[in-house]
Amino acid sequence: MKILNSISAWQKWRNAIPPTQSVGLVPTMGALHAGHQSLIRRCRQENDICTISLFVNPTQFNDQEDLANYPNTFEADRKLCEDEGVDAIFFPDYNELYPDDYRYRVSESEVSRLLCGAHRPGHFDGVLSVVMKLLNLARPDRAYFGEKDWQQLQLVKGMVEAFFMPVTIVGCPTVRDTDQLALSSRNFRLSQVDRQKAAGFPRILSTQAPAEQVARLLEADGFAVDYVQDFKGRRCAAIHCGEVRLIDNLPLYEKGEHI
Ligand SMILES: Nc1ncnc2c1ncn2[C@@H]1O[C@H](COP(=O)(O)OP(=O)(O)OP(=O)(O)O)[C@@H](O)[C@H]1O
Ligand SMILES: CC(C)(CO)[C@@H](O)C(=O)[O-]
Ligand code: BAL
Repeated sequence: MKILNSISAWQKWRNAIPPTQSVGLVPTMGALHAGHQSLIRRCRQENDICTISLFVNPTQFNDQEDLANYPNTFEADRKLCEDEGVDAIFFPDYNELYPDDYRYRVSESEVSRLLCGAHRPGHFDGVLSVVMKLLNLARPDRAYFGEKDWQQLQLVKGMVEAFFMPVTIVGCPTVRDTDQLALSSRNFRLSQVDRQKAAGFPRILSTQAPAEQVARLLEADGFAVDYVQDFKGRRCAAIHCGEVRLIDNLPLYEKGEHI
């Protein structure tokens, strides 16, 4: 497995792959868990070459404390990738990936302003900009994203369509813990007490009731609610559990009931 931490090393490696070989990319911010592992496995199955990027992208963090506290587990990440048969890890640094210091950016003017976008100004400009860069550098046939970040998945699909980018975006189901909490790198930051309490989030979110009522139920359980909203066939929500912001979404029936 190659670990490539400069763009020139990455491009040299990428250019040596013959066009007959299909390439998959799993973009991540590291601190890998079984959710990422499921994306890697799908990528491994569907492509000749499986690549992953590990980059904590500062431009998508509206909250500097959140960025400073983002977990960094490079050694464990490297081992997980090796065990899963990843061919190459792309591990760039900010100055190389942003030679323009973010003067140029990708912006979406509707969906990016809703839900998480309403609470994290500029977040999706940062996400779309870095995903555009990573796709341009990795030139994958397929790129893999989790449904846990439903709004992100819709926006990335929209960008690829809008800019005629030659890549298929593959959405992968949310992997959950035994108590149904969606796995997330930020879960590592929950205290033991808050981790137990967090199980109430998916449980209450699956209540068959209007979104406003579900928001009130979450508040009654002690969560600070950013939003609970139905969007593109999903019930989406973001809450704060102690210091940690958590997101989740579930499919809706047409009548607004959960499957
Ligand atoms: N539980 C999960 N199931 C499926 N995919 C996931 C899961 N968690 C994250 N992913 C996907 O992995 C990719 C990389 O996500 P990222 O590195 O931000 O991890 P994360 O766990 O979502 O971290 P965060 O705490 O920042 O939300 C994204 O496409 C994301 O949707
Ligand atoms: C897609 C992504 C890697 C871009 O930084 C990030 O938003 C994530 O990990 O979901
Ligand atoms: N997985 C979403 C990345 C973020 O919260 O910034």
